[in-house]
Amino acid sequence: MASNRNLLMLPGDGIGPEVMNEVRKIIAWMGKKRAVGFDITEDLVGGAALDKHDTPITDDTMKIALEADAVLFGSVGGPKWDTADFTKKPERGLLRLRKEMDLFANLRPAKVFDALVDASSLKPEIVKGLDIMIIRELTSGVYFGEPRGRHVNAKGEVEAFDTQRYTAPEIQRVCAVAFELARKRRNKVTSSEKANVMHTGVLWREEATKLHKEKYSDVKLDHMYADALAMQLLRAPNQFDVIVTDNLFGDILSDEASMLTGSLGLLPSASLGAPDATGRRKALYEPIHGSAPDIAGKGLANPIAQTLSYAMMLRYSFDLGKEADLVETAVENVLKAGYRTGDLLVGKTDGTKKVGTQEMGDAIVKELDRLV
Ligand SMILES: NC(=O)c1ccc[n+]([C@@H]2O[C@H](COP(=O)([O-])OP(=O)(O)OC[C@H]3O[C@@H](n4cnc5c(N)ncnc54)[C@H](O)[C@@H]3O)[C@@H](O)[C@H]2O)c1
Ligand SMILES: CC(C)[C@H](C(=O)O)[C@@H](O)C(=O)O
Ligand SMILES: [Mg+2]
Repeated sequence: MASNRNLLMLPGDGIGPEVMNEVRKIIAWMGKKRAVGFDITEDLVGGAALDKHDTPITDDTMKIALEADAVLFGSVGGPKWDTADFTKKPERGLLRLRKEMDLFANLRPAKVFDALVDASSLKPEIVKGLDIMIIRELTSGVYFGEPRGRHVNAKGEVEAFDTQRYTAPEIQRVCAVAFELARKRRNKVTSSEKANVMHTGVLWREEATKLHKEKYSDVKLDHMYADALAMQLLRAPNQFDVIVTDNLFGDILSDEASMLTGSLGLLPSASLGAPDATGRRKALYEPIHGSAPDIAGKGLANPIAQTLSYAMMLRYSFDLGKEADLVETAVENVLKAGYRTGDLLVGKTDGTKKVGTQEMGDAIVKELDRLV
């Protein structure tokens, strides 16, 4: 269907193409039943691009990504490319997209569906009703700081080094996203770093505090060291609303948060740039999980994280909140009805129905049909 919504779809490697196929079914449904169409370009990224083009992302693909209204990304990487030259690793394709699209704000919501309280690694009374938003800085910090590399040092030892680096504006712009979002939620931001041991942590705390005082004093702001936050996430996760943190801590804390919800296979994300003069932001949507080589090709992957990433795209890039709600409700209802991919078959499983990737995708589409 012709539309003015340009979407670049990058399924990637491992389970990426498998879970993306389930989203295609929902896209087709949206076109037919809600007249929501996209002009879709599909391309290679990660190991798939490396195999064909000897690079994890080509300049041509980058150009399409920079011009697209949104990028829907699957996952990259896998053992086949573990020994690839560092600059050509599949993951570099994703990092280049984030950096060149300037997607500095990575929104990683973690919600516990009522139907899944027993699938969590924690006791139901600790996770019930959980709804937190981790905002991860995505284009700076130790992922991109210079110098980095390896050499033989003066003692003749092999030495590797990365640099954690942040500028004040980089910290302020991601904290501003956190404060803005908190105002639409429960009005609380927890900023996390290690100001007790890192210069970047000290600057992070200063800038978050300064911005809060200047523009967001109506929002409650706390500071918590990242190690303590990792502990508090397991002890009493419901104390949090919005968490804002750096690139590396955000990566780790969001994987940890996924287990509060039951599975890494459930968590979506939105990576957003700054709005331009017309209010349009560059954006990429992807699950927080990877290519899951241990289950790839077996039809076992949970397509929910990819599906909810698509829902975030509808909401944040296309202002289609009603359609996003529909997709989220359909997911919630199939879980309520007992559908479970293997990753969710923990805790109490009576009354549940074990399904594969495609059956889960079909169940979501069927539920969408029932809802409208
Ligand atoms: N955004 C990305 O593309 C991304 C994110 C994380 C890891 N990776 C890459 O993926 C590869 C594998 O990394 P890893 O094993 O550390 O992390 P992973 O997220 O791929 O898998 C971790 C565990 O979670 C399970 N899992 C993940 N997604 C699932 C889903 N949708 N349904 C059911 N189970 C799921 C896997 O089976 C595995 O046991 C590496 O090359 C890594 O760099 C890519
Ligand atoms: C694949 C890798 C580059 C990526 C990261 O470390 O950011 C992943 O773990 C993620 O969480 O998106
Ligand atoms: Mg990660």
